[in-house]
Amino acid sequence: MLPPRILVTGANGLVGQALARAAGRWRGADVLATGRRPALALGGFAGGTAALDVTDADAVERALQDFAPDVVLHAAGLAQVEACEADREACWALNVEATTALAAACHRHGARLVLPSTDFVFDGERGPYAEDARPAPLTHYGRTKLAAENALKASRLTRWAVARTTLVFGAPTGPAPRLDFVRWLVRELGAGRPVRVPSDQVRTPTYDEDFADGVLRIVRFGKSGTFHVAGREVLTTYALALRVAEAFGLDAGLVSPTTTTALHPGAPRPLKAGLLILRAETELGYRPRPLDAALADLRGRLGVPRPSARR
Ligand SMILES: NC(=O)C1=CN([C@@H]2O[C@H](COP(=O)(O)OP(=O)(O)OC[C@H]3O[C@@H](n4cnc5c(N)ncnc54)[C@H](OP(=O)(O)O)[C@@H]3O)[C@@H](O)[C@H]2O)C=CC1
Ligand SMILES: Cc1cn([C@H]2C[C@H](O)[C@@H](COP(=O)(O)OP(=O)(O)O[C@H]3O[C@@H](C)C(=O)[C@@H](O)[C@H]3O)O2)c(=O)[nH]c1=O
Repeated sequence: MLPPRILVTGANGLVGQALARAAGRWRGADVLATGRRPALALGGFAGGTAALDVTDADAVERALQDFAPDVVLHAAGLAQVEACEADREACWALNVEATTALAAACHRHGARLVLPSTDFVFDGERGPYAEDARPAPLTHYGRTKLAAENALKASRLTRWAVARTTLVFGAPTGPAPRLDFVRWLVRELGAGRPVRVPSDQVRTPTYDEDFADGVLRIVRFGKSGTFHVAGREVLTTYALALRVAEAFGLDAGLVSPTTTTALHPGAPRPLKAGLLILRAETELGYRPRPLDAALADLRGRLGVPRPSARR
């Protein structure tokens, strides 16, 4: 396809930054990265930036009118599970209502819409999951993401995609809203602090750059529907913590196993979750890098020397 005009929402966040950077590398593409906080700190991004509150329907309409995107990558959302439980209305307004309105606006303006979603739409009884598994979210966060997916399906848009992912880690720049698991762990272990990590949560951790590559493949191939775009390795968060400690030369002895219930008394997590990526591999040629390669790449982005180089 011809290089498109791509508008990214939520481009200050972990996922939105990765999408904006990857879109910006598409030769000839015109990219507008928007965020609620106007000060976009997108290191190495050459496209345009603007403030856009996605809950402001007039502002969304103006943005689509003025920029006339071919594609909207909608990464604005509330992704903190406990915060969604604490303020259910705000979470619904952002994750569901704003997405529903954006889908209608994309239909009016002829834009394709891609929505990142999550394995938290599943109950974690029998993951990792394929795209056709039956959703049964355990949390308000999961319910809002499922409702947003359904809003796309029920909209008049014909060109839409849901890209489900899980446990994304990466190296966003600027004041990112929250630390992802890997960066949190690197910070804690780096400071010599002991951590407790659930050994009963199964995931397919996803490198931010790989997720962005998968999403842009959906766009390039003009695909619609639901795709699982995640890492390929299935492991517990505890096992992941040990791999992170090794990759960063940190003290794995500081990591001790705990249960999800002990760590998250207020909001359950799906236990046997994670996502199967066969559809993305076969239809998109998606090839996420092996976990250790992703962690090594992340180490480079964070400017942390190789463990062997420090001995
Ligand atoms: N991180 C993960 O592991 C996964 C994430 N996802 C999905 O990806 C999406 C992004 O998540 P992630 O990047 O991790 O979350 P972050 O919290 O890192 O980023 C979310 C972004 O949304 C922005 N935002 C919040 N409210 C508005 C608004 N009214 N208008 C415009 N922007 C707004 C925030 O802006 P500001 O910074 O300016 O406050 C923030 O930068 C979510 O929909 C989430 O469900 C799915 C699966 C896994
Ligand atoms: C803060 C903290 C986190 N953790 C672990 C638990 C958890 O598995 C992992 C990440 O914790 P979080 O609360 O950030 O993430 P969590 O909400 O569990 O993870 C999810 O994020 C949302 C957005 C999704 O959609 C999911 O796919 C998934 O990636 O870190 C600890 O083990 N100890 C801690 O003290």
